[in-house]
Amino acid sequence: MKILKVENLSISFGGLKAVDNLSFEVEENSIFGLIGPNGAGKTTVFNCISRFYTPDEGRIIFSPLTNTDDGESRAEYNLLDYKVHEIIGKGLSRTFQNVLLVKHMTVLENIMLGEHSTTKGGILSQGFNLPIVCKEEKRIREKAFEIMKFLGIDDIAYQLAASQPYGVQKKIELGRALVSQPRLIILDEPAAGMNHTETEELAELITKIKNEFGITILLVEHDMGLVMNICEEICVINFGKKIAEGTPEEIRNNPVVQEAYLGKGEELNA
Ligand SMILES: Nc1ncnc2c1ncn2[C@@H]1O[C@H](COP(=O)(O)OP(=O)(O)OP(=O)(O)O)[C@@H](O)[C@H]1O
Repeated sequence: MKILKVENLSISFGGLKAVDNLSFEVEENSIFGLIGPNGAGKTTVFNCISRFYTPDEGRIIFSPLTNTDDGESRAEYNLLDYKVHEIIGKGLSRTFQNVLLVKHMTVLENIMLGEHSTTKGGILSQGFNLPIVCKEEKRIREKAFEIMKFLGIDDIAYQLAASQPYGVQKKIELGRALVSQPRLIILDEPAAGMNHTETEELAELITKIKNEFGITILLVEHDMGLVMNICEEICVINFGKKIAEGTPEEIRNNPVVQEAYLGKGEELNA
């Protein structure tokens, strides 16, 4: 079952076609990698999926399982029909290339922020602290603690996010993406700025998120060791176009992919 279908996506900035008629499909409960040399268009694709950008052409179909009164059913959303703040409520969350935390808030508060955009209480009920808000707040707090425990950062819940080392701040950002209980998480260069040991720990964590929460992962990453190690399927783009798709082994041995990386003076094999 495909949880995400990107169909004939194109977007230009001025005269530059950053993404050019790109299509790929992501299998549910898998780790899918989108790779390509510098400036290939990867972040632009992510920004279209998470609706920071509106593409000129194409469709993005998201088909998550959703909870209903009768159990679970499968929804189908054309993401282009929704605004950026509506996307989380549909079961899709993301992290960013650069850590974006509210530095003067605690670790707990930062993680809880990830769920506040989907809360049920409106502005008036929040202002008056109505019971629905208190109940909702308690639920989010409990969920945040569960996530922090999973990430091994529950012992620093009440410390300021700003005072944490970089690797921990990355985990807090991951926690914020997890707390809304998404079906799909898109991770934009999660290993950027990490050392080898931190990257290995991250690889384990991402695989654990998939296995324990049943969440599908879509990953953009420069660290080829991480990509080849954890992704089941990889799509390679260059100049906004797909140049290859396959398993890590197929991608590693693909001469077109090797040439694209060498042409930009980058390393494919880690
Ligand atoms: N908002 C924008 N306005 C103008 N040009 C943009 C914008 N966003 C991206 N671009 C251009 O589109 C192209 C693709 O950029 P993008 O950041 O998506 O590449 P990338 O594959 O993520 O690169 P990197 O690996 O270096 O992060 C680049 O040439 C970039 O300069």
